Amino acid sequence: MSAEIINGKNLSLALKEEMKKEVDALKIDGIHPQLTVILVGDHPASRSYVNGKEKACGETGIGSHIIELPKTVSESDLLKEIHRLNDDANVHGILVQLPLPFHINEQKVIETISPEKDVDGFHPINIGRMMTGMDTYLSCTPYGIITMLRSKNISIAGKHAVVIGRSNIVGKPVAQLLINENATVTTCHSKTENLKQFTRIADILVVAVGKANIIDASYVKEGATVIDVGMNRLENGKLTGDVDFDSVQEKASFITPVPRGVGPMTITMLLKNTIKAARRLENREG
Ligand SMILES: Nc1nc(=O)c2c([nH]1)NC[C@@H]1CN(c3ccc(C(=O)N[C@@H](CCC(=O)O)C(=O)O)cc3)C=[N+]21
Repeated sequence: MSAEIINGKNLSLALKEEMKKEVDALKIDGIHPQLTVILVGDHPASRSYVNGKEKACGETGIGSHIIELPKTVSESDLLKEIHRLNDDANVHGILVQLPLPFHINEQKVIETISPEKDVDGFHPINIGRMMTGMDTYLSCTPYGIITMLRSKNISIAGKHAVVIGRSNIVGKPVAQLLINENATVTTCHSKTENLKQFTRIADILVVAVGKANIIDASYVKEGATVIDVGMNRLENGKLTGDVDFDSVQEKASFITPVPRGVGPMTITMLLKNTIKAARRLENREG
């Protein structure tokens, strides 16, 4: 058997086409969705992700603005900039690209962004809203993963989902969203003993570890759905995931590739959240 590939790039193209129409309709009503991204320093990977976000905004007609600050910027100057954007009625979504330099407290930065403009879904208020099943901005990577599963009608309710990774931006929120979808969820992490005993019984396996190719077919149940959140840059410059694609593809029913898997979906869900923010802030949500 060879697994069906869930191509996040193609799914993103389809979703962006729909969003473009939505944005055009909003513009007729005088609403111009606008995302502002703050980039601190000039780390090449961060810059390339930010460029990807800007390009995607352009494709859907969403306005985007990048504010570049030097890596030496003080925490208080960064917080001031965020307050200014919180108060700017033309800005609907604010994203501060992570990671930040060590002298800046990331949690403080996240908590300074108005929850109403927090299109990353990282603010504790929005995390709490997600945990209680309220309407909110869902974190983009977890939201993208659920959207990929839905696009293939993969059943989640009643299934055993195993998440490897417990970060605040991927592992924990994806586990919560899967619970919201009525899955039975196990979260594994670097301290988990005998990882395989869990992964081998997973109907849905989400891998967010950050080590190239560590999950091979021996970790995977026959017919499982495998979602690879890894983004590992190899020495030859190629991007690869946490999953050994070739061996796992032989055993799984569905698999996401890297690149062209979860990554593009993360950006696409950011656009969705920005449109939602524009509607909300302009009071046009039903
Ligand atoms: N506040 C904040 N929000 C984020 O959402 C955020 C962040 N900080 N910091 C960094 C991570 C990483 N991230 C990615 C988005 C798209 C791709 C993506 O499109 N990847 C392409 C390949 C890109 C390439 O070749 O470099 C793919 O997988 O096909 C990857 C990674 C968002 N992040």
